[in-house]
Amino acid sequence: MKLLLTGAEGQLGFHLVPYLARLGELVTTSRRSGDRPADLTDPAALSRLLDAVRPDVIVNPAAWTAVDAAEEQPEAADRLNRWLPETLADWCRHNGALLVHYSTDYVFHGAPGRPWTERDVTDPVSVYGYTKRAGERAVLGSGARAVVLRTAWLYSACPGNFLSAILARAGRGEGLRVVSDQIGSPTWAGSLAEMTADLLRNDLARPGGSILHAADRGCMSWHDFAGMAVTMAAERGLIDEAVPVEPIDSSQWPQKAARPCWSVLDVAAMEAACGRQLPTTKQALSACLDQWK
Ligand SMILES: NC(=O)C1=CN([C@@H]2O[C@H](COP(=O)(O)OP(=O)(O)OC[C@H]3O[C@@H](n4cnc5c(N)ncnc54)[C@H](OP(=O)(O)O)[C@@H]3O)[C@@H](O)[C@H]2O)C=CC1
Ligand SMILES: Cc1cn([C@H]2C[C@H](O)[C@@H](COP(=O)(O)OP(=O)(O)O[C@H]3O[C@@H](C)C(=O)[C@@H](O)[C@H]3O)O2)c(=O)[nH]c1=O
Repeated sequence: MKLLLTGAEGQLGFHLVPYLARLGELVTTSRRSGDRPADLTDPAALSRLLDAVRPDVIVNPAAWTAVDAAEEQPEAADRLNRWLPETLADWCRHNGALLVHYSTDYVFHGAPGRPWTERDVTDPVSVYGYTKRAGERAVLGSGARAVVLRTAWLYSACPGNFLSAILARAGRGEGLRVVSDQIGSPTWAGSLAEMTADLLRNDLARPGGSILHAADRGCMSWHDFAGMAVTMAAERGLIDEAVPVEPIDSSQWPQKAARPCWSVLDVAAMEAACGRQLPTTKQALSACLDQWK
């Protein structure tokens, strides 16, 4: 089996590499690195890449993930988050290949009083959320053999995510102020990579496409998550001491894009598909911190 991994230098891509390499012949691509560097928003470059590699499986974590910047560059976000998966799905349909694509909890908003299931109606409140929903719809409507994994609040030991940002500040001894009115499902990129490999091993992608919520088992605010991370990092000696973490409202942390107030994902279908219980936030965070340098 030949697998093509996009976004191989991103936080999820980085964690996917060892899992996918065990499943077959892996070809990686990123903008400026990987086995075959390419700008995936360039139709000619994308077409050359696909025709040269001719993968059996495309795993596509490449995306526009800058939530605030998407408000000012909606066309660029749309190109990566809608046009790219639409084009990959089209290629997969014509060539009998399988597409694994990733989406986000930011397609939801509101508070239904329970975790969101795959059947719930989406209602994004940001350009990023709209473009990711458009990508989901394009993949699921393409007729390709495809699976969309909706994940949430990804973190890892790679730089550039919420966890790395708050631990860097805590490491300098700075107290933290973190929003407590947005509730979601923090997910370690390593957990999601393992779920992806489980699905591929079990050959679970159906013709016509399916969607699964793929997150660690958790339901907490960014403030709760920051508190847990600071405590566990201090216990391991990764930072000198557990700095105070002050809860604040979203209005006290102004940002260009709105964030959902409740985006907890129900992972029962994913647990059934993987045939195992998924890790809790605490277990996954512990595994992530074990890899912290
Ligand atoms: N981060 C999060 O909290 C969450 C992410 N998701 C989804 O999960 C998936 C993976 O996210 P994550 O790993 O965090 O994302 P990252 O931002 O870490 O990685 C995105 C990747 O996309 C690549 N990329 C961006 N533009 C281009 C381009 N023009 N051509 C080629 N490659 C490009 C980047 O390559 P380069 O390194 O070369 O710039 C990078 O490797 C995405 O679909 C995201 O929407 C869902 C929920 C939460
Ligand atoms: C770093 C930091 C953030 N915050 C707030 C800002 C925001 O409302 C919330 C989350 O922080 P960020 O803006 O860093 O995270 P954000 O970019 O909103 O993260 C999102 O990224 C995209 C790609 C997704 O798909 C989502 O699932 C989600 O993970 O926490 C604080 O209150 N204090 C802090 O010190």
